[in-house]
Amino acid sequence: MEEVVAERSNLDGVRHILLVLSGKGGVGKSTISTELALSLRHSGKKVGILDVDLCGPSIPRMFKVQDSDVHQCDAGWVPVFVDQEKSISLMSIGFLGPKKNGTVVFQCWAVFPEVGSDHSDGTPFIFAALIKQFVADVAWGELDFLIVDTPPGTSDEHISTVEALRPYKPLGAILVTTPQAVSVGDVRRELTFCKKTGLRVLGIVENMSGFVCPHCSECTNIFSKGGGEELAKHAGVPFLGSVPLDPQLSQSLEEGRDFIQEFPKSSAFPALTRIAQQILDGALQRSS
Ligand SMILES: Nc1ncnc2c1ncn2[C@@H]1O[C@H](COP(=O)(O)OP(=O)(O)OP(=O)(O)O)[C@@H](O)[C@H]1O
Repeated sequence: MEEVVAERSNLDGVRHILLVLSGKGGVGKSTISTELALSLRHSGKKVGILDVDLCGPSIPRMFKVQDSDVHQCDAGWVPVFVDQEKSISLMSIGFLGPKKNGTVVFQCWAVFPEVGSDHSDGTPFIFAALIKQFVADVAWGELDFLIVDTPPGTSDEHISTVEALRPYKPLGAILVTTPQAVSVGDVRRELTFCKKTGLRVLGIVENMSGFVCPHCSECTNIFSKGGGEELAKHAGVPFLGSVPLDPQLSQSLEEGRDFIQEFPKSSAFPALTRIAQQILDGALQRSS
């Protein structure tokens, strides 16, 4: 009798996949992805980040590996490791194109010729094909978590990403917002998107939520406060926490430093580590 061999995939060794989404740009998706990866590493986990922001990939810079090049092995693209222990690995469109003055001048069909150049005007087809290939072609090896940092909005890239990941049963999505109403309104659309695509909402994070004065510890709510928590309550999804505006956090990201290791007394530290703990607990529950 002919033996049936299961199709092997580069994601077979990945235990949990989660997506980080936001309705608006600049609310801190890549920040949350980065700090979540660092917190999970400090809990002894092996983590990968897949940066599918085709237009503005910022993950390489946040780990200060923006000048790294990726190469291919038999199984596909080898991700960039940020440490010798290989506990965090990254793949970003930012690594793939030719670099000019630090920015990526990127033509996707040059990197993935299989996708074809007929749709060079950026039609949905090319994004769908590119993302599918990007998800399938990275040799991640064994990972506890793969964090997928997405572009802002609920565009074709998002649908393509969710569709490409669906066979691997992602754990769910973290939705990031700032406290202002407009950003919270965008998250409402993200909630609808998750419902429509069958993606579980792991919870909402309210980022840039107040500023704690480093001198007197008083909290000023620069962009108001509590919108994310209220929305979570209203939608019946978990609220993962409020991360304050923290100059040490933005500086760490700017310099590619490990905020979780270096700034445990900083105002954003407790919220960021609590978010990671809730994700860990949720993943454990799902595994048991
Ligand atoms: N809590 C915070 N405290 C201080 N600075 C922050 C905080 N969150 C994010 N930032 C800063 O805000 C900027 C935007 O954050 P980030 O790049 O993570 O947003 P994004 O949602 O991923 O953006 P894009 O949609 O462009 O990908 C970054 O410079 C980051 O350092």
